[in-house]
Amino acid sequence: MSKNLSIVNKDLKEERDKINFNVEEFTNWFYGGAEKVKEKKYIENYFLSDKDLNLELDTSYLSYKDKYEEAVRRSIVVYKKLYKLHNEMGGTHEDFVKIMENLRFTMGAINPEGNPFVLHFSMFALTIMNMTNDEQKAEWLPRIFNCNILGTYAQTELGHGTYIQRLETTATYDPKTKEFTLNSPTLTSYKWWPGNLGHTVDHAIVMAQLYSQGKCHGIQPFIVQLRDSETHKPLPGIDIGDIGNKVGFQTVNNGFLGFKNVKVPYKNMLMKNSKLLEDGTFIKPKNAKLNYGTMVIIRVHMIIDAACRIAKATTIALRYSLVRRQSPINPNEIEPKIIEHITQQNKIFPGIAKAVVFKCMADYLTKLHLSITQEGNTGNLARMPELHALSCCLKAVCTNEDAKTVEVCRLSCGGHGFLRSAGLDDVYRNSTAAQTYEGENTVMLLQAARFLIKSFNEARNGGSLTEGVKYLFDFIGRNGKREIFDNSINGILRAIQAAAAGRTYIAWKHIEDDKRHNSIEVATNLAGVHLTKAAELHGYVCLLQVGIEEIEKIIRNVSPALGLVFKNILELFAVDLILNKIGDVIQHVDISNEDIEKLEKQMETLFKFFRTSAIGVVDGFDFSDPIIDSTLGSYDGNVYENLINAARKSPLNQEDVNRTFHLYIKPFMKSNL
Ligand SMILES: CC/C=C\C/C=C\C/C=C\C/C=C\C/C=C\C/C=C\CCCCC(=O)SCCNC(=O)CCNC(=O)[C@H](O)C(C)(C)COP(=O)(O)OP(=O)(O)OC[C@H]1O[C@@H](n2cnc3c(N)ncnc32)[C@H](O)[C@@H]1OP(=O)(O)O
Ligand SMILES: Cc1cc2nc3c(=O)[nH]c(=O)nc-3n(C[C@H](O)[C@H](O)[C@H](O)COP(=O)(O)OP(=O)(O)OC[C@H]3O[C@@H](n4cnc5c(N)ncnc54)[C@H](O)[C@@H]3O)c2cc1C
Repeated sequence: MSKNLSIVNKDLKEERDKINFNVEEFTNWFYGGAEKVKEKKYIENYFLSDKDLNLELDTSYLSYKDKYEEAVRRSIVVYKKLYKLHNEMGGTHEDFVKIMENLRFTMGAINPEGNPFVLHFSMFALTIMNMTNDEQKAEWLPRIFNCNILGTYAQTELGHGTYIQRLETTATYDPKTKEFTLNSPTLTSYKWWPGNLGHTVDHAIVMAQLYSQGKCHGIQPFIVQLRDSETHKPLPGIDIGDIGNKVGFQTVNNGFLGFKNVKVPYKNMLMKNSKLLEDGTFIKPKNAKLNYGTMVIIRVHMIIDAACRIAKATTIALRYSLVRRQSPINPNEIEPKIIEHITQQNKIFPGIAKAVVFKCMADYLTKLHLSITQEGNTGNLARMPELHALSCCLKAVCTNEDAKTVEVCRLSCGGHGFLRSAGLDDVYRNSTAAQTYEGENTVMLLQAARFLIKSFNEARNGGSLTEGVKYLFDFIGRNGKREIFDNSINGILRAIQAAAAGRTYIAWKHIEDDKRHNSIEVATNLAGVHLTKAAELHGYVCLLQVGIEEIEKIIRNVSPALGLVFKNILELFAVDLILNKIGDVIQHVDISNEDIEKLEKQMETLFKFFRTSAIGVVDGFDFSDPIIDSTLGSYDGNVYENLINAARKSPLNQEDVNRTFHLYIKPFMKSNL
């Protein structure tokens, strides 16, 4: 997609003239190569240039119902084009995934408040791809790919989202009729939240407690038709609708769903993992948690989403900070660009570094997921718990950081940041939603902490540890002595590792002490705050460790000028991290006041260097104007023109006197009270 052709603001142009590395080279890294960037630009342009989308219409001013209807209309325009492009590209599965990946942000520009089909193209399709036997794949996948049926993933209920073992929807098998009967025995058993469920889809993967031969066999996935294929009316026994207005995701069409004696054929239980014989005999899977597989995949995907949201928010905040002038630093000088205020750099530069490090982590975790899935396909499930713990931990740490950083970016834009046209509100709403969906973040951290405590016990007993937690051995080996701090990047990593291990030890000790008077479960609950802190620190260890490894590789493969920028980014991430976690570090590391002052000075030096590269890096994220969709963050930096133009489009400004004046205001003013 070409940049905006209007004249670039002179302050922004002056900044770009000073960039001392090749921005395109950075972009090629961010998207995985020049070919991928070309593909991305082509796909973006292919969709966004379509006049039928009517992107001129600002949907934020529409009613709830109109927003949904427009989102459905636009999505259909997109998906029709998607299939056309897919055929043109050759029609392979890889082509499809390629388009889907590139569509992720394009779709955000088309439907800023969410996509009413996202669950069909993610959790629904992925569950059918990964949890079915061959016959089921043959039956369902063509219909899903052709969109002859549309589906969602219905797991969460009114009463339970986190503790899925206690979901209440029942699926009772009758070997005589070879059918399951689905029921929602209580109000709290109603499905609640599934995206696209309210009025869009006609099928769902329903997670329900399987009853057979008089026994409950735990939650299992079923594919269930909800609406008639012709009329779209709910089928008999199905009570379904939209859950109403939310903080965000307004056009995702999250829904509710109740069942009353709904019959589902035998072949509709997904049978790759657990199996039910036709006579009703249940055969356990190798690992009961295999049914949680789709959640793991999405958690892995959520890291790159967090990186991209931060990249988008920092692009807006930085471009604005390079054209906005306010408050002279020296009283007699002209007002500087607000980026010259060091506090502004402190708000934005670490965020840019996070986007880069999270992207490194997303690449690492995607590869790890692939390799562990391949092992799983050969029957080796040994590394599933490690992947589960890591994906939970990073999903939580990255989306928490994401929401925090996006909010700081909004604040860094002052009053204008509060305008919808600044483009930060939808990013923030999506960030904060991600803190809850696919596992509430505290709960995710506690899952990771379980793995840490297990590993800590293993380390104490001289057992073996997976690579990512080997630092626990160092802590145990120090035998109560503190890690000595050294001010290098690896020194910072060791300090964060010592803090994570130390906090794990505190949590472990807390549990051990409490176990004397309580059950292990109660003792673990009492240690909860320490456990979440330990898991969070562990997440930062992983990010820094992977950041160091990946960025060292990158530096070896890029030009020296870009290499210096990456080195600067890595140090920014590391120093910002240790300064933010200094309380935890002090507890477990021999670090002096002078060391801390040195780190603070180092941060200032890093800011100074990054000051000239920052605009190149955010331009290198390569968000085109329609995707940035921001009056403050457009490529040309003409923020004041953009702001007034956006304000003029307010529906209230389409007439010079609003009817409320004659109806209410004037009579009120004339009434003398
Ligand atoms: C046509 C289209 C074609 C193609 C499409 C192609 C490409 C698309 C690709 C990608 C799409 C990408 C992105 C889409 C992005 C976004 C999607 C948009 C919106 C998403 C909407 C969000 C949807 C949801 O929210 S769905 C609901 C999610 N719900 C949750 O997350 C619930 C959270 N709770 C839990 O996960 C579990 O309850 C729990 C893990 C917390 C606890 O489980 P349980 O009670 O059973 O366990 P415990 O008894 O406590 O035991 C814990 C032990 O179990 C181990 N464990 C748990 N889970 C796993 C696992 N998954 N694997 C391995 N082991 C696991 C754990 O380790 C403990 O072990 P221990 O030894 O006992 O300690
Ligand atoms: C925007 C959005 C989209 C969603 N899309 C879908 C979807 O498509 N399909 C679907 O099935 N679901 C979906 N969900 C549901 C989502 O997955 C759940 O809301 C989420 O897993 C949290 O569960 P909960 O709502 O039951 O929260 P709760 O578990 O009730 O959490 C409430 C509080 O209790 C705390 N808590 C709960 N358990 C523990 C514990 N063991 N230890 C410590 N603290 C605990 C939590 O930390 C939290 O502070 C969506 C949710 C949202 C917000």
